[in-house]
Amino acid sequence: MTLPKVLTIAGSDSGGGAGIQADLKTFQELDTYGLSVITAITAQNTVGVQAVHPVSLNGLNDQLESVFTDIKVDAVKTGMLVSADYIQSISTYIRDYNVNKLVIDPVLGSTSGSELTKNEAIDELKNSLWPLATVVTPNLIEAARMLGWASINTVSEMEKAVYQLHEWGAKSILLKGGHLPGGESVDLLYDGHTLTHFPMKRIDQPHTHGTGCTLASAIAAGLAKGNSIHDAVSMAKDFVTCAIREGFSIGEGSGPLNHSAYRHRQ
Ligand SMILES: Nc1ncnc2c1ncn2[C@@H]1O[C@H](COP(=O)(O)OP(=O)(O)OP(=O)(O)O)[C@@H](O)[C@H]1O
Ligand SMILES: Cc1ncc(CO)c(N)n1
Repeated sequence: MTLPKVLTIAGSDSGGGAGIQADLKTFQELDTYGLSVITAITAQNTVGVQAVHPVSLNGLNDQLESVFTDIKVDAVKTGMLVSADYIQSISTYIRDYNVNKLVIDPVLGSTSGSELTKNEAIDELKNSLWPLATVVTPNLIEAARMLGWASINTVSEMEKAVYQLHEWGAKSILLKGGHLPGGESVDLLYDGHTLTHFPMKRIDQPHTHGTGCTLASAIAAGLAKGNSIHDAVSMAKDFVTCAIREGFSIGEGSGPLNHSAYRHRQ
């Protein structure tokens, strides 16, 4: 027996809802084999991020070397990338080992406002990793920050943003509308030819910690299984929607999703 192999390069969330923990749960639920390279350890819970401890650059490189020299991964997903030198290293491995299914979730900060990838790293991300991506999945805040815009608040502003972000060389962009005001959360996928809207009635749910990580990981699992980007995104949207519907409370703040909800759906 064999399973498609999916690698996440991301930060650890001690609360278990986002980062590496969300990614590995998602890979498992989608019948793929999950591997992990950890960029940083975050001391985090449902209330916020209390501390960030990046692993050393040597520690990062050792993990990358161990995985890539032995295991042929089918797809890679990246999350929290810490700083420009970490991004440089990761880009080198992605290029040298011909990874051709790459999902970049350009995590810049947590919902509670902690910096998870340094602002100065945006240029490195844009120049070295972005052009290698099958898809980049910014939320509205990340997209606005990377474009140098004050904010993105409407679907027509989202359309303008997705076209501009596509010019930076990724095969496709999925701009997520989870933070859009109003009753709908629309995601836009642009692959250079077709713009696809994925509209979704907003689920009234306070427990949404880790939605972005979960969506990007589900896309990576779908790609690893040989699906097209459109089919992978469509499946990933169903996966995250089921998981959000069954989000639950584990502490004082915003709780995690239920990653097994998609498997148990009717
Ligand atoms: N309340 C909701 N109802 C339905 N779908 C949602 C809701 N919130 C987020 N989503 C969906 O979840 C996915 C993640 O979107 P979002 O914009 O929240 O990402 P993010 O901000 O990167 O996530 P995170 O909160 O993990 O940082 C998108 O597909 C979005 O449409
Ligand atoms: C480790 C980590 N990665 C990503 C996010 C964004 O949800 C988070 N809160 N924590």
